[in-house]
Amino acid sequence: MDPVNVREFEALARERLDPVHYDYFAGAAQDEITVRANESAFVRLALVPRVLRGAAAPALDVTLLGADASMPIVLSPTAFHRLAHPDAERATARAAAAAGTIMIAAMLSTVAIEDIAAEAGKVAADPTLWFQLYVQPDLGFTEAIVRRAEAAGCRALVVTVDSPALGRHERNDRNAFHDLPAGMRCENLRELRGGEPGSVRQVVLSPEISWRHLDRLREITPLPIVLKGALHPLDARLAVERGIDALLVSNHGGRQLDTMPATIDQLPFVAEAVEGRVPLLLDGGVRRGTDVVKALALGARAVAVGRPVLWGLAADGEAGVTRVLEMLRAETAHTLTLCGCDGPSAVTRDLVREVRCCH
Ligand SMILES: Cc1cc2nc3c(=O)[nH]c(=O)nc-3n(C[C@H](O)[C@H](O)[C@H](O)COP(=O)(O)O)c2cc1C
Ligand SMILES: CC(C)CC(=O)C(=O)O
Repeated sequence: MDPVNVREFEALARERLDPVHYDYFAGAAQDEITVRANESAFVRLALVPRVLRGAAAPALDVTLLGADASMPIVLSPTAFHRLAHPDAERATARAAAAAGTIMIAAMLSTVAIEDIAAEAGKVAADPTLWFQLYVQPDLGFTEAIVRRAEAAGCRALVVTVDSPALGRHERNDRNAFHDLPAGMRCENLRELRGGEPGSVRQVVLSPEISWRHLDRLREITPLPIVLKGALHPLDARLAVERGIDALLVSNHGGRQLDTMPATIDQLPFVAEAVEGRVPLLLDGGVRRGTDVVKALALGARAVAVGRPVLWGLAADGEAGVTRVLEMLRAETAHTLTLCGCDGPSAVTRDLVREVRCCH
């Protein structure tokens, strides 16, 4: 049966995936409270539409850090796409570029960033790729990978800052899944010193990474910097003061510190702290066009999706990712129409209200 929504894509992906790899993609930290909260928090928010506005059919395009995206939905960085499909990040890149939206390529991809960029370039004249970075204490490597991302044409660095240690995933412990299968590599890590080239075990998630490293990145690259995973309003404010260009409000899909708040619940606090000085993106639990519109109402310029892309990829490679992105696009346009909005910028705070119990 053909999936008609993102959740049905997950069910199909689950049938197709090795159960150990399904657990890696679906799983989250410890009791998995945050990953569930990300989705259920959207349910607690109701949309209160405006009527009789005579709005035009919605145009979905947005500008993010100078790049045009055809919709306010971009691709969160996720590692190891080859576990989902042999075409791996090549398929994801083609689907994102064809959809006219931004792919945030993960540093821990199983296809090298140069090859991801080349693939995107085959289907769109001017595709936008951003590069996600885990700052490594090996500063020589960190600088070298930034140069590779620049040379490949990436237009922003997305620096993940919610990972001073690896989240504890009990599903992976139970399945003894701690490394990529033979024959799969993190293709961006071949130059990282200190272990088998390309092995994910070489990555250091270090509590010693600090604002000083961000200042250093700012010195070595002209690329805009997006901070991914700062949820505390004081950190959001510090980020703006340090010249960060945008924030991706994220709890890593519940995979790092369990019991962090749902991102949609935290978004208003971050928005209040930054006072519109930098654009905000949000990821975590976005599964419907209604979720997209709620995030826009609460202060996001755009959302990003992680697992939905992996479900599409696992279900049907490039075509699956395309279907997932087009479903979310169509649902978002439909929701905007039903709310009386002619585009993302027409969505206002008053369209969302918290309800006491679930619908
Ligand atoms: C399988 C998987 C791998 C991920 N890998 C990365 C990564 O390498 N770097 C990163 O910053 N975030 C990573 N994330 C987090 C995503 O970027 C994103 O924050 C999260 O998936 C959003 O939630 P959603 O899956 O509910 O859409 C990963 C998430 C998943 C599910
Ligand atoms: C290997 C991990 C560090 C990749 C990641 O960020 C994740 O699985 O959430």
